[in-house]
Amino acid sequence: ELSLFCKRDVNGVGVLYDLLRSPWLQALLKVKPSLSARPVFLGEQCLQLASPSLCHVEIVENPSALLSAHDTVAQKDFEPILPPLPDNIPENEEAMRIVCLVKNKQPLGATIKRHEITGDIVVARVIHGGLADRSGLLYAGDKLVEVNGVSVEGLEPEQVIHILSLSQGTIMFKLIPVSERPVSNQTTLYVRAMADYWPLQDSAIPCADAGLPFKKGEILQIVDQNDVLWWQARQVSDLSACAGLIPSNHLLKRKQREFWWSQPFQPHVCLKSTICECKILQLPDDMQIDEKCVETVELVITCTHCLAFNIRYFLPFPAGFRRSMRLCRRKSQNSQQPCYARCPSSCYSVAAAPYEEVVRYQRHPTDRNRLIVLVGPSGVGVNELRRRLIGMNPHHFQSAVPHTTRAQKSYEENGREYHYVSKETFENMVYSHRMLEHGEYKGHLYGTSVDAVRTVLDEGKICIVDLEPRGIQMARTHELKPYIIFIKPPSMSCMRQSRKNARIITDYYVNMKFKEEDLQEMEDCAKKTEAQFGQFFDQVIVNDNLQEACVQLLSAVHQAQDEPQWVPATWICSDTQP
Ligand SMILES: Nc1ncnc2c1ncn2[C@@H]1O[C@H](COP(=O)(O)OP(=O)(O)OP(=O)(O)O)[C@@H](O)[C@H]1O
Repeated sequence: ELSLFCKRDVNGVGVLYDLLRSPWLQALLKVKPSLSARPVFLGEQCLQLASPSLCHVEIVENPSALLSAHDTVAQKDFEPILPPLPDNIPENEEAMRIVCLVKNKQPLGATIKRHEITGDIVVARVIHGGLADRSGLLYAGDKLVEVNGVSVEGLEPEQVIHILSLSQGTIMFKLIPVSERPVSNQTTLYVRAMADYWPLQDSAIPCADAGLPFKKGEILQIVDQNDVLWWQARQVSDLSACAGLIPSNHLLKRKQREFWWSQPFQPHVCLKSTICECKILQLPDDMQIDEKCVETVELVITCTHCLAFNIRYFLPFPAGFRRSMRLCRRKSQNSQQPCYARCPSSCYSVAAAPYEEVVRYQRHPTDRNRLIVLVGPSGVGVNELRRRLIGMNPHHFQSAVPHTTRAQKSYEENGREYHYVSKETFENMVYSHRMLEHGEYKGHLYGTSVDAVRTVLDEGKICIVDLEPRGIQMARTHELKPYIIFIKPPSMSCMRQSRKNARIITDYYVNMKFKEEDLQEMEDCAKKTEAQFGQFFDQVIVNDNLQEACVQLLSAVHQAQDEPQWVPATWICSDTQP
């Protein structure tokens, strides 16, 4: 594990943090006093765990060693009292092993199956960190002969499970050990789940109770990938827990695809997304725009047919106008049902990997600041928060100056309102993936470039941009290492209160109060955005009280720069930079 981190040049603090929290270190620290106080016999023939709670096992191979060990141990009183070994063990049962496990509230942590060829009941897998694993006595491939004195020959796995469920106290297995124990040469891997998973709803999982449910965005520690279909993992937020089964990368991808294709009407709708021509919604003709005396504001139009296209308009409006423009278009938008209303939430992620490998990263003080990306439904207060944050310390926080192909006006300065470039230059920037977002308005192109963000970062400042969720993918690069903050609306009742006096368009144009439908739209949009892009959010801030949200934003921005965070491994491994 450590060598893995070293190779990735991960900051030592993160490694130390993980190391100190690792369950095996905690366990070692716990048993150390007992180990120094009493001898533990560890040998090929006899293995007796002195731990009062677990188990004991004798391999009936060398009776004298067995007796000697037994005598020594028998002088001590251990709790709970384990049952005596059966005395009718035939001499030829050399490879037979008897394992007693003391049942507690925890599950046994092993699964069994019927061998496809021999029909024997065998241990299918031992769950990492579970009772059986900690005992070190059960291995995948061990053949069960008896459970609590009952022969399992001819029984179905379910019947064996039934016997186990009825047993109280200790469970005694008689088994034939697997001839070759699996050698685990796995390194621990950390991944971000890019999809939700509910084992209880998965009929294919070998044992639903052993499954680990997870939600997109959660960080998982993968401890076992021996099985091509079912991996074992733990939530990084609870590393002391025993691992659970999760579908492997390959399997989860297959499941996503199957689910996607099984949705009624959905395949043709989504297939369209790869071929459809974006139908750009036009601004209402009667909108009067005075381009003077206002700062730049982005107007975002997402194609209602295909979410793959995201057109962003940059208009010389005061901040806050973005929303008004959207409201004006609402009629035409509502007439077309958006793609995400008809697609399963996994629609977007169907082509993406279900797990993203991540590592703990902490920015070095001499490194460039991480890009801060704000995402949120229209009207939630993204612009307001950004404006306030920059206003707190304009020397430290800054937006990126957009590019445009429109002509420079007399009162404008190149590089202040916009970078004025030719259409050819702009298009070259788009083709060479140097635009985070771009769009067209009244025949002119507008866009935010990576160069503009880089300029802010190179000055040692923190660059704050707000992007439509579709733009997140473009920004997620090794160079920018964006920290994505989702600005979420509070509940409807809270919004009714907090937005009582808020205006969705500035005084300059229309001063409109939030209507009930505006709030509802905000809530719906937030839900959809979270469902579709939640896996990318590093932080979620609920914007109820503006002041509090602003404080939270400031703290999140500092956390992003100064505290260890999980980031995609490709951002750190220089040889695989995207
Ligand atoms: N927590 C809040 N309490 C009260 N009013 C708020 C709060 N947050 C934002 N507002 C107000 O709501 C209005 C819309 O906010 P803002 O313009 O920042 O939204 P936005 O998310 O940028 O939306 P759009 O993208 O459509 O511009 C503004 O008048 C703003 O002052």
